[in-house]
Amino acid sequence: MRLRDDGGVEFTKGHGTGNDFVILPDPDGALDLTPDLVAAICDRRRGIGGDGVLRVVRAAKHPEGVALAGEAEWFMDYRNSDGSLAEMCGNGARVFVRYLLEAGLATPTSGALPVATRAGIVRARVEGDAVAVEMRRPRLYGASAAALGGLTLPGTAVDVGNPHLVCPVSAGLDLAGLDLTRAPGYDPAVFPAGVNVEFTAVAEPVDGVDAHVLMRVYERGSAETLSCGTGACAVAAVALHEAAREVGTVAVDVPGGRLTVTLAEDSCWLSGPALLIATGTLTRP
Ligand SMILES: N[C@@H](CCC[C@H](N)C(=O)O)C(=O)O
Repeated sequence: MRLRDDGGVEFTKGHGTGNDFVILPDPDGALDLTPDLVAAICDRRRGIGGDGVLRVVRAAKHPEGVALAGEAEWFMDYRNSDGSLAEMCGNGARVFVRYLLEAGLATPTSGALPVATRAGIVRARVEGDAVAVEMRRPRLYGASAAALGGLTLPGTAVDVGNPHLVCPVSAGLDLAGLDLTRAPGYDPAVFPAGVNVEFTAVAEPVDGVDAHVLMRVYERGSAETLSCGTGACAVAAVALHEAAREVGTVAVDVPGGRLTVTLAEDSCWLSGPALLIATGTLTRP
């Protein structure tokens, strides 16, 4: 961890389609990143503000990364804004890779750059402002439902390394009008560790993709966000499944922009803009 003499902590702020993160370089895993500290950093009034924290640690120096140190130099230690841990963050991984490259901690290669996460290794490619990451293929594992403002919305449970519930909003309901200021209810028997809930609507066809979906999300540990990469992958998998397809490309429009998801037989590529916007020193965490 880089500390100033007065104990300040260097940070970088970045986002992927409006899903924003505070990036903390901590190569040797020296920072005691407690849930309270994460929540204070992510506080949008008293802290820097963010949907989550990305701690940049050498895989060899993190207890959850050390087993992957032979495959990737860096471990993405992702935390939600309430301080909780999550297994995976798709937009976070894209922003993490942008940071590694801009900080000179990794060099652009013609191949894909591996990053260790709690959900295993992801591989990234950079294409201008966009960063694409290859993650595990989402696994649809059953029906469930979300409760929202007196409504029950049926959905599909999807494992993308972290848990998701994808709920299409039926005709007559307005996606933009859903009140996501409060957490949707869910079945804890299906999601014992909580769940990220995506609400979706079919959008006008666009060229070059097999489906086009609108999505809003209420994230476990971070409330409503402008985008969720793993959520977009879950939504794409459900959209293709409903079209009786196993593979294909889906454009997922979130409040923060557009993500593109390509499902192949044994992989899932998530692509979209990933940008760094500021650096600074946190002096009073
Ligand atoms: N925004 C992320 C997902 C972050 C983790 C999620 N809130 C969870 O607790 O599983 C993404 O882009 O995937």
